[in-house]
Amino acid sequence: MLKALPENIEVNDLIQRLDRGPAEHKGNAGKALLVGGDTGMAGALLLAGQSCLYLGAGWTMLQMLDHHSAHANSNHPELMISQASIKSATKLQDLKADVLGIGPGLGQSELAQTYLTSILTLPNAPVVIDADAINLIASSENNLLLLKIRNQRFPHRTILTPHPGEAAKLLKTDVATIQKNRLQAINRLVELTQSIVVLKGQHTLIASPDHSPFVCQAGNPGMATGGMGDILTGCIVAIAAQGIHHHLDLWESSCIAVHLHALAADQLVKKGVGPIGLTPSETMIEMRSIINQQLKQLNASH
Ligand SMILES: NC(=O)C1=CN([C@@H]2O[C@H](COP(=O)(O)OP(=O)(O)OC[C@H]3O[C@@H](n4cnc5c(N)ncnc54)[C@H](O)[C@@H]3O)[C@@H](O)[C@H]2O)[C@@H](O)CC1
Ligand SMILES: Nc1ncnc2c1ncn2[C@@H]1O[C@H](COP(=O)(O)OP(=O)(O)O)[C@@H](O)[C@H]1O
Repeated sequence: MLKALPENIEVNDLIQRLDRGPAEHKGNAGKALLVGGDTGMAGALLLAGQSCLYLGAGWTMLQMLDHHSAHANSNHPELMISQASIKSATKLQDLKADVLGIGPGLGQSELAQTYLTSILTLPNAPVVIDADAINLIASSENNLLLLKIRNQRFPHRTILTPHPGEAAKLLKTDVATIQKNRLQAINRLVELTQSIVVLKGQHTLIASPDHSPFVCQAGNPGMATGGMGDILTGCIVAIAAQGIHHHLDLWESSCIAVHLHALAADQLVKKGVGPIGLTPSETMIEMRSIINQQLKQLNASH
């Protein structure tokens, strides 16, 4: 039977682990690296980066493929943005990122492929794979093999977040088939990739080789706008980065992020911000409010 995403109380138990001790420093909140943002899609990487920042990562570094946009962002000078290059792609290990995310606006260029290969072969660190990085895996048996090898060597440390279009490409089928039986689709995606998988869309599903599928009942059609998935990627990366020192694994971090993302959109709709015109930028700020309110309430009740 399909389980609901851990009820509020269980997600709250997980969120509580993010509570900060008085002497914590940015090292405890983790170093995040996000890669993407090719020409015309720099915004996707910026949204993922901002979400990562608002959800609490200690450092958020972006490697941007579009060289016109690869510079400090005056609205968010906290983001450490550098230009993506073959040289940087092959030296990613030097950055010592705690968690990596690849895909938002990545495109499918040779440089994009070099980054994907580099990230898939990086030891240890949790990795979130989204958007065009999923498309690159769907179109190459070799990438799929690298993903499986990574999962054999470092189990539970890779997550894929396909929307139904990307899921259809991975499973070599069409969107209608995915949507007709989403449960079967996520089970096949887990089997194919041996990864944690978040199958997005109405009633997002999350499953892994060790967890049967959970369904997220929250969320609404106000979320059907470009960039909404990019902020989920940034949120998973941020929570997983904090999770390194706060005892949350990638599965737990993903459950928190999926829940917060959908709940934030629902709360905004209740306030009249959406469904029409709800933006990812507003949603990430609401996600930040929810996480801080929940921590405050949990602390008050102890
Ligand atoms: N601000 C930006 O720069 C943005 C850039 N983006 C980037 O644009 C690239 C292309 O990604 P897109 O996802 O926009 O386009 P795609 O062409 O990859 O996927 C869109 C298609 O997937 C299917 N689909 C998606 N969600 C569905 C759902 N819930 N139910 C049923 N079918 C669904 C539909 O067939 C839809 O037409 C990616 O690299 C992405 O990161 C997007 O993230 C949007 C924002
Ligand atoms: N009708 C809906 N009900 C619930 N959630 C939705 C709905 N439409 C979209 N979403 C959510 O919004 C997000 C959209 O992600 P995605 O399609 O990857 O966007 P993008 O690539 O533009 O950033 C996903 O988390 C998805 O679950």
